[in-house]
Amino acid sequence: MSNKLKVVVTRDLGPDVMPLLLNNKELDVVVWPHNSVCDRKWLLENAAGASGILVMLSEKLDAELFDAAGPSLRVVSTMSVGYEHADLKELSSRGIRFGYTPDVLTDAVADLSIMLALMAGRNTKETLDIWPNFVWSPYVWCGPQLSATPTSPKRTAGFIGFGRIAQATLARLIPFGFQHCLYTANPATAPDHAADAALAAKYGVRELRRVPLDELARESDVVFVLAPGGAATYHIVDEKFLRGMKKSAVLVNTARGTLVDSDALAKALHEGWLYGAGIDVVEGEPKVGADHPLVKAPRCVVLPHIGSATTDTRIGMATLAANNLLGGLFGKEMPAELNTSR
Ligand SMILES: O=CC(=O)O
Repeated sequence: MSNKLKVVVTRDLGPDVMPLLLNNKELDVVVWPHNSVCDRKWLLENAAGASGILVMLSEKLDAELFDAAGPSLRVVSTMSVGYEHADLKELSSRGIRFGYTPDVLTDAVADLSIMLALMAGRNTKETLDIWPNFVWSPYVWCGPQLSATPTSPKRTAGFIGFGRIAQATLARLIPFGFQHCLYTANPATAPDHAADAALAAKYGVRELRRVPLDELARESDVVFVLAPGGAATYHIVDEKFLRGMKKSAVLVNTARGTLVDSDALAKALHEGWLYGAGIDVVEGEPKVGADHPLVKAPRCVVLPHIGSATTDTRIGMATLAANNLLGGLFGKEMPAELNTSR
């Protein structure tokens, strides 16, 4: 029997990253051989006897998988910053270390959040396909302007969740004239006014405040959904929230589809409760067909979860995921280990 440590990887991580694993003589690396979501049955069969598993967001990390791997399993590494697909209690109780990929994707997702805010307000969905049958007229396809204007100088950004990506998005909004920032945070944590004042000074905005959800809906010109998924945030953007938004506002979701009630948002866009939406994540993805209510909704730009999809960022995420796996396998520091016992 081989002394090598078996690791299972659910996607080929490409020529920049796979050598980190494949060239390691102490490892026996098994890779899902297709460019598609890893088949669950294949994963359960191949996990048997594995010391490490490297997965994507699409793989459920639960007791069934850990049982299939058996007591050899030391580390699970996900190539994602989100970890809703992982049962943290199971990982913790079994002493399995867990790595994820924060920070490396912050800028890419913040960039895309701004892109979607612009696209949603500027009728991109409707105008992209219209050429050459386009008849210009002074007020056709006019939407709200993201940047401040002489008639609308006060721009307020609302953030549902105010972590790394939200703050990087705020930094990008400052040159657009945003001087007011409202955010909501996990109700289990107490407001920290001193921290808010420090952040307001850091970003150079006049106002930065934690507010209740209804105030955020009412006051924001653009709302960015950037909180983690899971039960606590499920459909946090619901009919009530959407009815409370400004008619000229846009909603951007680059976090998780489960935070937004898709049917309510489609209804809101059809009935004009808000102006537009830019959506990178949809509940139920990747099974989102052309008939999905948001794909059919007016002024709704829907992207297939490409927030972190720049070459540099994806290589950064894959490298971090591979290094997390190696750290956990050999009992060393993992560059980004999540404390699963919190
Ligand atoms: O959604 C992307 C991620 O969690 O990395």
